[in-house]
This record gives sequence, structure tokens and C-alpha cells, in this order.
Amino acid sequence: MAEASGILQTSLISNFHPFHKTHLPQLHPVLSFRRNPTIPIQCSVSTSETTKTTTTQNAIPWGCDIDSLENASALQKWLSQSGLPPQKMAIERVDVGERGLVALKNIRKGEKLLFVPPSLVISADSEWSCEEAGEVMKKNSVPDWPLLATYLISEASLMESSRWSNYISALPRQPYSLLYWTRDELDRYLEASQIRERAIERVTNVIGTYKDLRLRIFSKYPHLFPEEVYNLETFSWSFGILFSRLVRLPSMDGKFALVPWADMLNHNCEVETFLDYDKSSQGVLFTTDRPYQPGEQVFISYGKKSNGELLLSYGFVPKEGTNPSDSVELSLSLSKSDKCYKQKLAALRKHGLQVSQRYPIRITGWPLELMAYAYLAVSPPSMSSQFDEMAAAASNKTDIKKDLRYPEIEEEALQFILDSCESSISKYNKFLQQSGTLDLDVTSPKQLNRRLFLKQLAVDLCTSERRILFRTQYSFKFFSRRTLVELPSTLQIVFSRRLQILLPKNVKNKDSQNELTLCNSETPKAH
Ligand SMILES: C[S@@+](CC[C@H](N)C(=O)[O-])C[C@H]1O[C@@H](n2cnc3c(N)ncnc32)[C@H](O)[C@@H]1O
Repeated sequence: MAEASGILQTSLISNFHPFHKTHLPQLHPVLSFRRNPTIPIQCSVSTSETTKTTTTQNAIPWGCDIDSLENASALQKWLSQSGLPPQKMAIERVDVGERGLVALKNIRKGEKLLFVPPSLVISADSEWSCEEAGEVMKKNSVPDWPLLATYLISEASLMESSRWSNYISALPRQPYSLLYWTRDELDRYLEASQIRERAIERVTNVIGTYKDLRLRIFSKYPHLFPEEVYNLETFSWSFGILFSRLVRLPSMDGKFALVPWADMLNHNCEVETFLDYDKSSQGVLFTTDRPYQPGEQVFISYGKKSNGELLLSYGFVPKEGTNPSDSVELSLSLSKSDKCYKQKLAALRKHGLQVSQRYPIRITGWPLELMAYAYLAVSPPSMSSQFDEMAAAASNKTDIKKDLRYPEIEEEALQFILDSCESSISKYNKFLQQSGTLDLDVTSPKQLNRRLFLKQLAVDLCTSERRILFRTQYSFKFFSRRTLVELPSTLQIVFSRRLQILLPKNVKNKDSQNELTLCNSETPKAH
């Protein structure tokens, strides 16, 4: 689960196909998902004794209801019979995440749990029940993500002939993620948030990837990859599963894997333990960072993700103020009326940037690149010889001096960022005002209708993102020279090497992360 989202971008886009500017079709929510197609699939299914050709005529059961315990207990039984050692946890209905793993016994802090053997892990090296299909995919050097997405569909379509049928039956038929929001829903509920753009990019990538596979491979082997099975709906499902369940195992050279059983663990922002392969016990496990009593839900970390990223991949938003890794993306743009617009744009492009750039702002600070972009945006024609170094510092290149300082335009640069925050905040205000006061219990989505459920998620996300912007605005106002002149003398003034602005004593410069870090957790007054 950790870092999954970022990896799709690299593996799909750079290795497999160029960026797709595909028109976005309406990805229909579960209602229009073809749940029960009757599909004849011709495939050679390899069993331990023979290789025989079978024709599957049954409906394909794509997983189950997201809270189904029936399928989960069948999974549990199958895993135990297939080599999963006895566990101190069981799958149960839980308050956070609907189904999850709950402690059966006292669990100590520092205890190793799970021990899922490699034979029960799905990775790019897993054997295909339909060997021919696997060979074709490997011959075409399909990267891990699209390979695994296709693998999942292939195994799901083979039903009981697949060794993973118990696992697939316990997977949600409709994983919660922004992949399942229609374009209209994204526009309506997430207009204020930059996550909307990320969701659109992601849907576009999934569509592009599917189209590439269809063009290059599926259309050439229709007997192995019939369109009734390998289509956009099934790919949305399998990518939805990968986004919400795939893990990267650092001790296996960063291998991506679906780990049945372990993927029943839900996320908690305060938990710091994650899944990995343990060479000595030869299994996937995690080490608890806290004790659990019988009946308590056990959590892991899906990575230090913002609320927006959690919504994007996993379809939930943590409760307000509970995510220390929360951040919001602030979009900065050059003004078209800028006299040096063309020169500045050329400088940005030279360093791989666009006219509009998004920078993450954390509750604890903001990146130096943001300030560099702001310098570029406000610099006058007389500073044209410095455009290049400003654009370079605004890029994500690491071997470049980032802590630039131009005292003569510092005030304007800070004001530029403040204005960008203001314009973003006004979009959030508009959406939140229109939405009225919603305070529904999204831990039981089944109780809500789809519209209300999505709206509540959007309200939760927008509230948390707006809060970070308020705080940033407050900090920038506090840092601006005008304010500094008026600072009470009791405040200890520290000189920042990076922005070269004066900071109060509760603000420290965190060199290693290239960002300014606010140590004070006080929230500015509500706006
Ligand atoms: C890896 S799965 C965890 C098992 C999942 N609950 C199940 O029953 O299949 C990830 C999914 O669990 C749910 N989930 C995980 N952590 C959550 C949390 N803190 N709050 C709400 N839902 C959560 C989300 O639906 C997410 O997409």
C-alpha cells in the first residue's frame, strides 16, 4: 500500500507508453459495472498434472461487497490450509475501514505479526493459471503495474480454476478510490482541490494503459484476451485493487506485491509500522509499534500520505486534524500579462516545469521551490539574467542551489504566494458554503446514498486542505517584512539561511527536508 500511487505514474507512463491525452469517458460507478457477464473464455489452464483447454461459461464473480465477512472467512480458511501460520488476529467487522484485522490475544509492542509466505504473495513473478497469456505478457515486456492488473483479471475470470479464487472472491467488487468517481462527480465535489486534477490524470493513465495493452497485445490474441473480459471496466476494477492494496516490499528490492491477509489491515495515520519481507523468517510481516488488547483493531501505515492522496488511492479521508502528514497542493501560475511571460515560460520549460506548477504545503511547512517559483513570477525585466537560476531552483532537481534570495523582490514574492493561497481558499469557501453543514458518519458508507457519501468525503477533504492554507497564509503574513517591523521585541528573532527572512523563535529551519518547518502546533484563528 505504501507509495503505490507514485509508482503507477513511473511504471506506466515512462516505461510503457507516452503520456496520453485521452478524452475522459464517464467511468461509471458500480451501478453500471458489468457484474455478471456470461463470457466464454478459451484458455489453457495449467494444473499440476496436465495442461488442458477449458471453456468457462459462468458469470465472473468480481469480488464481493466491501464488508462481506462470509468471503473473508472463506479466505481465512483457505490461507490456513495453504501455509499461513496460526495468527493472533482475525478478520472482523470494524469501526474504521468496515472489515479489518482484530487482535484475538494480547499483542505486545515490538511483536512480529503475519508471516505470509512468498507462496501466498502475488507479484509480477507469479505463475499464470493461463500460462499462454502470461507468456505473451512477458514476451512483450509489460511493466509490473499493467502486468499485475492483467494478471488479476485473468485469474478472476478463471474463477475456481485459479488458485487465487478465494482471495479474489474476498476482494471488494468496488474498491473505494477516486477511479470510481465519474467525471461529473469529480468536477462537482472536488473543484476546489488539486486532487481532482490528480484523479483525472490517474483515470487518463489507466485508460491510456488499457488502450496500449489492447492495441499492442489483446487485439493480437483475442482468444486469450477477449474484450468481454479485458475491458475498461475490468481494468478500472483491477487498478482500483492495486491502488488500494499493492505494497512495495523494501527488503525484496522494492518488489510490488499483493499480500493476501496482510491487505486486510487498515491504515492509521499515527501508526508507524509497515509491511516488509523478513529474510530470517521468510515471510511478509510487520512489527507492531504499540500493544493491542484482544478485540482491538490492529493497524499499519500505508505511508506518510496527505488526506488527498488517501482519498485518491484508498477512498477515505482521515478525521480532521489526525493526519500529521497532511498537505495541500498550491497551484502557482505565471501571469499572461507579465511583460517577460515568454522568457519566464521558456526558463520554466527548460527545467521541466509548466506555466502552472503545484507545490505541496504541509501543516508544518512549505518547500523552497515554491519561493523560487514566486521569485520568478514577480521578478521584473531588469532581472531577466536570473530567470534561469530561479526556474532551476523551482524545479525538483536536487543538485541545484535552492535557497535563493532576492531581497528587492522578497515582499512581492511573499504577497504572490499569499494571493495564490487567497484564491485557492475562496474556491474552498464557495464549495463548503454550497455544501452546507454536513456531518455524516462515513465509516458506514452503506447507510448513506452515493451522493451524500461522496459529498461528505469531499467536505472532509476540503475542510482539511483549507485549514492548511489558512495556516500557511497566517505564517506568510507573519513573515512578511511589514509585519516583522511591527513584531514585538519579546520575540526572539532567528535568521533563516534559506528564505533569509526573519522568523520567530517557534519556527526552525529544517535543512534536510528542503522546507521550512513550523514547530508550533497552534492553529491560527479560524477565518
Ligand atoms: C488494504 S484495504 C484494507 C482492508 C479493507 N478494509 C477490506 O475490507 O478489504 C484498503 C481499504 O480499506 C479501507 N480503509 C483502510 N484504512 C481506512 C481508514 N483509516 N478509514 C477508512 N477506511 C479505511 C479503504 O476502503 C481502503 O481502500
